[in-house]
Amino acid sequence: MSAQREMKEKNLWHTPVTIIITVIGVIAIVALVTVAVLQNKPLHQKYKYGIVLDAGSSHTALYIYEWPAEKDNNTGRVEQTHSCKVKGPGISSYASDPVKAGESLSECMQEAQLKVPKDRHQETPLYLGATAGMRLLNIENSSASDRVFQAVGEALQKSPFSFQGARILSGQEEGAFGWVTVNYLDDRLSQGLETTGALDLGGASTQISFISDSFDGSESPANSVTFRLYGNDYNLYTHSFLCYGKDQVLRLVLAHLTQSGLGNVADPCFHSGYMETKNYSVLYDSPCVSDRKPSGAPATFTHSGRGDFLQCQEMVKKVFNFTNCKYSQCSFNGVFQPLVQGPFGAFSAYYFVMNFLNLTDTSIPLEVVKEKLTRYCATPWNEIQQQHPKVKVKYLAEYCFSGTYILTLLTEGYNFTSESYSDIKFIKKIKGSDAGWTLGYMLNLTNMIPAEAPDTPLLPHAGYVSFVTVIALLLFVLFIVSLRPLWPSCSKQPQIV
Ligand SMILES: Nc1ccn([C@@H]2O[C@H](COP(=O)(O)OP(=O)(O)OP(=O)(O)O)[C@@H](O)[C@H]2O)c(=O)n1
Ligand SMILES: [Ca+2]
Repeated sequence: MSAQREMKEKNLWHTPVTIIITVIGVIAIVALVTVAVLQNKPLHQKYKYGIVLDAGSSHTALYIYEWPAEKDNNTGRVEQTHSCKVKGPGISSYASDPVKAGESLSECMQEAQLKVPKDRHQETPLYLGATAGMRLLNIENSSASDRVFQAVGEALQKSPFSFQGARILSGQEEGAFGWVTVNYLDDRLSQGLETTGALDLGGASTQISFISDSFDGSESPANSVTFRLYGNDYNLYTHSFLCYGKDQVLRLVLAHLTQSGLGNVADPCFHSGYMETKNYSVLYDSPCVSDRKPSGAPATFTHSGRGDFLQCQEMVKKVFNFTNCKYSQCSFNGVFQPLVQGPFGAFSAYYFVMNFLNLTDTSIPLEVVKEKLTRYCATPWNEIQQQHPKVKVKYLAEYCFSGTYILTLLTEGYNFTSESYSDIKFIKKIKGSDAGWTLGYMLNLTNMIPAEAPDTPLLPHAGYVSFVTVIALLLFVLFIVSLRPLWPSCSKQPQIV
């Protein structure tokens, strides 16, 4: 009898209905988890590209940016994947032969064609932005600057990329986009963190941009740029000083020096033993200094070095005008500037120069930095050349001047103190992308930074899959438990002996 019952119980557990329900249950759970995994898996990554040409006063550089295709207009990272330095000078130097300006870009454009996958060429936007060199040419000779743009535009139109135009950036744009780049690369914008100020030193202009608690734009609207990025409002202070890039300031200093000693210039910003014959007309061939050309000057002058940091600093100070500030506070030349605030990233020539001089460590007290520079400037020119046989002589000759200018600009010009100097970081790249205005410019033109914070999924993909799996397993266990009445041990009747 009991054997018969056991048989029946076993049969109950093994009834076709129970087996079918169990199998369907298992299949359903496996299907649910599989769909959860596959449906929400990030799609196979496809990339989009953007190209920006930075037509600076001293040279042109091409940058290629890349970002995951399904993440544009999102917080998806845009990264620089390639850069190419155009051989030769900046496009403004081709004023007398504009076609050459276009031709000079061809090598880097060829390189870009190899770096961007062919099937993406047509949809890849290509921008050219020109800065202070073209601003100066435009002031000096606007039709010559138009001809340069015409030639450059024609050359770029021939590329397989989607050419979006070549134009001069305003100083305000140059400053603001440099700030956007630095803060975007540091994830400060998407996370609403405290921002970093941006210091950019070029050959012909220099920019300073930062957020100040005491600046709302009302005192000097011309220095104010407002943004709404990822749901946060920013009121940025920015200023670009045309003619205060390091090449133009060198002209300004030399112009001062040549006022007194015609024919012979003993320059404290160059090493002793340095001696070059230079052309007056070349020195004064810039709107930054052209009004200062001494009358009756000979064709050439001898530029010789004296290697004296303190005297060099005295000369450099002369290029700043500290009188006539009509605001509550100014940097120089009557330009409003609130007190510098927060961390700063200093890039372009700030980095080239301070890196060469081994002075990028801003935890070194400012006084010690000045002592080191004093010793460097006092080193004779032949020793400097022996120590750096591979460095371009033009760059090498100017590092004493450039270092002195940088320290003077920061402390006397922008009012960085011995304490706030350590808030500056001399940087070239952030996470593999060059610091500069180009990335910010492209992000803006491609609407890649949303004004509002994008909706983010409640759970990341891995969290979502784990959640579905756990719930599915729980349901499965519940289902098995619900079949308990059919379990052999539970369905056993009490034995009547
Ligand atoms: N290894 C290097 C490379 C460049 N430079 C100097 O750095 C300056 C150029 O800086 P850059 O930021 O490239 O200027 P541009 O963009 O060309 O100029 P601007 O922004 O004013 O248009 C030039 O004076 C150049 O001599 C340097 O001292 N050492
Ligand atoms: Ca520049």
